[in-house]
Amino acid sequence: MTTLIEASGLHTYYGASHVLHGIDLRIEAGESIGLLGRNGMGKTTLIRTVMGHLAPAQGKIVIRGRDNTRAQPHQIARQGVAYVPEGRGIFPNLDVRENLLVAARPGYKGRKDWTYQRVLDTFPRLTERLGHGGQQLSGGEQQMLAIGRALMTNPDILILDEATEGLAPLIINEIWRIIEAIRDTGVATLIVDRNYRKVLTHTDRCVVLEKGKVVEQRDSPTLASQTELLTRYLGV
Ligand SMILES: Nc1ncnc2c1ncn2[C@@H]1O[C@H](COP(=O)(O)OP(=O)(O)OP(=O)(O)O)[C@@H](O)[C@H]1O
Repeated sequence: MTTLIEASGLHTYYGASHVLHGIDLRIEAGESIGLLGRNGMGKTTLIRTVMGHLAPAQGKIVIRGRDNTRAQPHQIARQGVAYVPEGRGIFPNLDVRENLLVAARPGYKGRKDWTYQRVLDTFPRLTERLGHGGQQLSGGEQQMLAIGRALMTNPDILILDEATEGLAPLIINEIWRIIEAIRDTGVATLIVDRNYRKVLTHTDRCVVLEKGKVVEQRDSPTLASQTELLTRYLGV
């Protein structure tokens, strides 16, 4: 396997508040990873550190063998790491088609797997809304558009933070179907979601954070059967 991202010994602060306490995270090409942990344990902070939105005080971030510890978010993105943050980030004044086309670019080493048509085929609901402005879409459609925009950058990994937050059950199922379809194409995924059962179902491996440290790391099917661990770390 080829290692896509290797973060080691990450320490991240917000001012004086020490949030990540020496985190190691390794993601192989094509692998699907879930990041679990109760609220405030550092999941979003870890993602934002890997993406270059927060600078770690200590530690290293290596992408495909190259040091990216001090890289800016756009430099990380150009290496095939696509991030769909909590709260989306689409252009409200552009329609669906424009939102997708404006995001289009080849991936790492010119990879062009995701055409406009292929993205639309993955999101039938967006196809029905092509001429609608971003602000006219429902929350679920906006989320789909945000994921579609990320795919238009031909990523090697898609990072999804709370992609189903606040959505209706039918739409949530549709988002999980899409995540699974993307996983099947060989794009790696890193997923944070409140529904830990869904995360365990749709990933190969899960990493559990507690107070900014990795406290467990197991194959998802194994972890799914460890109710005592899930109770201890997720309070379920
Ligand atoms: N911008 C910020 N400034 C200061 N502290 C922050 C900031 N963002 C997060 N924190 C704190 O950092 C800690 C980790 O937060 P983080 O958002 O990474 O957790 P999380 O595991 O993603 O949980 P959640 O699901 O609640 O977002 C929490 O104690 C939080 O209060």
